[in-house]
Amino acid sequence: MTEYKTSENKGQQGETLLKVENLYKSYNRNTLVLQNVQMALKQGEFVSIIGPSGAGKSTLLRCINRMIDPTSGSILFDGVEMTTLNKADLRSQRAKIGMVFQHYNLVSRLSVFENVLHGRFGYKSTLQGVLSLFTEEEKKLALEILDKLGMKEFAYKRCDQLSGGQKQRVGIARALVQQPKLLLCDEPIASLDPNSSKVIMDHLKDISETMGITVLVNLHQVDVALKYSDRIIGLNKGSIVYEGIPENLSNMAIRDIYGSEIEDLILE
Ligand SMILES: Nc1ncnc2c1ncn2[C@@H]1O[C@H](COP(=O)(O)OP(=O)(O)OP(=O)(O)O)[C@@H](O)[C@H]1O
Repeated sequence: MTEYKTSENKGQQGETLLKVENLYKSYNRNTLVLQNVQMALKQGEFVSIIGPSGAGKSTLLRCINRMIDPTSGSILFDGVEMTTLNKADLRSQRAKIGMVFQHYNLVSRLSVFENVLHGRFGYKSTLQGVLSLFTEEEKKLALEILDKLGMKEFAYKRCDQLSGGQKQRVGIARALVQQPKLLLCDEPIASLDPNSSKVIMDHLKDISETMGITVLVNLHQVDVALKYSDRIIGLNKGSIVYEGIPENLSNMAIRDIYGSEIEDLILE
């Protein structure tokens, strides 16, 4: 495992947490889904990735925690090169990266509380995991996080009795109980109505601002990216074609990002 961290550059607000360089991904030999992606995220930053369907947004997010293996390139996260980690080191490094999914990925028949505690699995031995052995501190942490997200009163409800917005708050709580440094959110509001979407985006913004956790969100909605992001990254056919603050995202830049799909965007 390659270690780059020093005592000086770790744990300080605003330091680089993630650095992606020369990242390429192809699922088959003919097509490159990501091409020469370069990006860096600071601690506590809120960054959105926008782009048309098929641009490679999900692939990029999933390469960062190696749910998908990149074809080549470097992903330096919290001082550690992710691309060359063995299974055990990858597991402990992944514990520091929470993931939030469009379809929540909860176990429907289990309670909210149990689903949230599943976020601790990355810190457990297989046996502890199988037996669902959680400490009192872990249970307290889970309840505190549910409280922060306005979900404490639902702790003992089964997840299949919740609305979409409530399920997504459970998904966020499960990611937060990992005590992550980075949250990867793959279309977290794509299945939600506007009111629930606002609740979720407000929570994600609050998490970056008050907990200092870096948040990287894939979004379809440009207006949402403009409202919440410190920085926006625009992806088109696997390449970054825009990177900058929301104020600088011109109509021309939006055309570069969405290309021939611009009409769909305006109609939305
Ligand atoms: N497992 C896979 N095997 C082969 N091709 C894949 C696989 N996953 C994604 N792709 C292809 O990679 C390209 C990028 O897909 P990806 O899901 O990363 O894009 P996206 O920008 O997230 O799209 P969307 O907004 O529709 O979710 C698409 O052409 C897709 O068909």
